[in-house]
Amino acid sequence: MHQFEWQRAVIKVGSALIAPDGQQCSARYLLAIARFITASKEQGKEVILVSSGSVAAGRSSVPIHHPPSIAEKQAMASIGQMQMMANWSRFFDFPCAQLLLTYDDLHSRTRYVNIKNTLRELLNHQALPIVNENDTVAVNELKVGDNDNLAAYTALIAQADTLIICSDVDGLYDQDPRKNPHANLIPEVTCVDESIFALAGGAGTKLGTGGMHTKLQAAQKCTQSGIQTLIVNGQKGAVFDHLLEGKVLGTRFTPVASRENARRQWLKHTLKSGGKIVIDSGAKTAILSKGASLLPSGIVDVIGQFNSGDAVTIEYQNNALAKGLALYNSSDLNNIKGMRSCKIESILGYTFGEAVVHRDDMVLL
Ligand SMILES: Nc1ncnc2c1ncn2[C@@H]1O[C@H](COP(=O)(O)OP(=O)(O)O)[C@@H](O)[C@H]1O
Ligand SMILES: N[C@@H](CCC(=O)OP(=O)(O)O)C(=O)O
Repeated sequence: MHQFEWQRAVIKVGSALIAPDGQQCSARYLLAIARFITASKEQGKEVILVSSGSVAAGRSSVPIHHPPSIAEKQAMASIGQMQMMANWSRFFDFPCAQLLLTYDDLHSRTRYVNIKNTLRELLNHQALPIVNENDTVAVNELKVGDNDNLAAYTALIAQADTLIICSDVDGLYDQDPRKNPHANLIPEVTCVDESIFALAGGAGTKLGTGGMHTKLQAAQKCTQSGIQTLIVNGQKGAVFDHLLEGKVLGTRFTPVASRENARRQWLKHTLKSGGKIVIDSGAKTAILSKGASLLPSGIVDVIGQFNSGDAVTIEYQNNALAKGLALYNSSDLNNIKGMRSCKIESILGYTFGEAVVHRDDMVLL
């Protein structure tokens, strides 16, 4: 069996674990997951939770005898979200932070940058970010629609190395195990292709959304970006004891590219540069020799018009040295170029911290 190693994980917990039988929130399955999160954090690892269950948890507070309308589901979600957060919070001594996201938020550059910065800051402060879809504002085409894909997007934004999907089934089987009791568990998948998608059926219960299909979509997105993905049974405490010992009881999807390489390729080749930042020799040394972020004090000139979150080329004397994601738009950068970082807030009225291009978002050319 492969030794399971990780440093920053997104853990996705499905509705059937939060509110088993659709009956309010329960600690039944969450205790083992919470213990795993606490033990992992004590080992210096970083965890982001993506928790479903707001609709399932709020269901009993909106009693109806017909299939719920969208508005009724949204009412359930807004009641259940509070209960779900309170349910998680009581397991931890560190703060829990709520992030409610929609598809729009993930695809708007400025919001994407804000989500990323917030996650980074929460992890720096030892808090546990708990993400869910903002069900009350998003319908149909505005939604990610399922938390498996939302968890994959979160893993990409957070630059996690691992996605752990906790469901009510032991992993990926060669057929839906609810329909065929002779189905076999697949312990390892090296490529999520059509033949793997062909094995997936829909949700197992009326609480779940997407079933195995959306879990495979999540695994495909992540493994292509170098993020290993696990599907495990969150109803079995032993799964988490084994994970702490580096053993996976479930299905492991191995990355098809190294994380570094996938990100480098994406930054270097996929993202079009929106402009240029010209730097001085001090900044050049800091970036090339010290692995530093780019600070405003090292900027001599800003060329072109770009938004916060756009890719930019970092140049020294007409040589492109690096490419990275700008935290500030070009007009704000023009106002803070050459300044010390402590001046950013007083000049712009806001700050994302001392860097203008963070080292994590930079690739040397
Ligand atoms: N090939 C398969 N292997 C495992 N489970 C499958 C497969 N096809 C469909 N499923 C179903 O997917 C369900 C898990 O998805 P879902 O109900 O959406 O749960 P969750 O709330 O954890 O997201 C399982 O209970 C199982 O019935
Ligand atoms: N955002 C929804 C969850 C949607 C969803 O994907 O649920 P699940 O398949 O149980 O992970 C909720 O909180 O009820």
